[in-house]
Amino acid sequence: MAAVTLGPEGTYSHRAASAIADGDEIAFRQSVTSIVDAVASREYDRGVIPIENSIEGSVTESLDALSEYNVSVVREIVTPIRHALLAQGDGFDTIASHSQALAQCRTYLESEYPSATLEAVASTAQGVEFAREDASVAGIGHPANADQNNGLEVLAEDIQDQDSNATRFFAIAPTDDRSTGGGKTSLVVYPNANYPGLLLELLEPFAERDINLTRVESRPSGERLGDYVFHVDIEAGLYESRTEDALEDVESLAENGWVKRLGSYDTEHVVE
Ligand SMILES: O=C(O)C(=O)C[C@]1(C(=O)O)C=C[C@@H](O)C=C1
Repeated sequence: MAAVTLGPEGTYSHRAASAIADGDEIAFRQSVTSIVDAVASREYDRGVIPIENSIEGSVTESLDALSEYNVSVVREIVTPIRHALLAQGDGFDTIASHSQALAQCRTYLESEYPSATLEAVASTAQGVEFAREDASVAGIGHPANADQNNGLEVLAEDIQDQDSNATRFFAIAPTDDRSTGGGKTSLVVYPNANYPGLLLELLEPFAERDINLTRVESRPSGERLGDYVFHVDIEAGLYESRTEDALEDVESLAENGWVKRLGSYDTEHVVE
């Protein structure tokens, strides 16, 4: 099965993809949106994208791509994120990494390298690649990125602000592969309406059926200021009649907008 994820080789997304790829080949893209696009157009059977981090919160590009494109979510992978600082030596003045990784290490960077220039690049592995090419740059990424005789040293390990740092990834697939089985379901709801109590009304159908919400996130719809798309994760499968009943209620509340059932799945914890 052909899979695509955020590159170059050595990103955390690549590690999460390898954990579920069964040895299949993994291709790389430079942005989450292009991964979702490639899966929506069936160029690849599977994609792996970061969704949410325990320190920094949502990967907003991923949420927006899930509401814009038609794909399904078939697996959820949660993995610990332990960042290292990698460079050719200590003669660097710039630290390059993914914006999420820079933010996850904010306290360490402010205390150890207050005058370094922080440069947000497409991925952690991209920052490490820049460090390999240029002694004035250090990268933040997984320590294994220094393991390939590539002239990089691990200058510090475990530099994330919290030891419990973890990121949740989704494995996405074309819509035909959407599953109704699994303990969790992800939904995207665009009510295209705005009145007092709207969000309360949208969530009540779940509460009434004893369905636990594990996450609600609002993102701007892009249509007009103050207009939102809601990303809702529930602890129930689409195969359950209580989920079907709740979604019928939500769909009638969102009759001027739309409801996307991204799919049901189980959570896998990849410990490394
Ligand atoms: O840059 C990478 O290595 C990624 O896979 C992206 C990403 C993210 O977007 O959150 C994944 C895990 C970490 O939280 C840091 C960066």
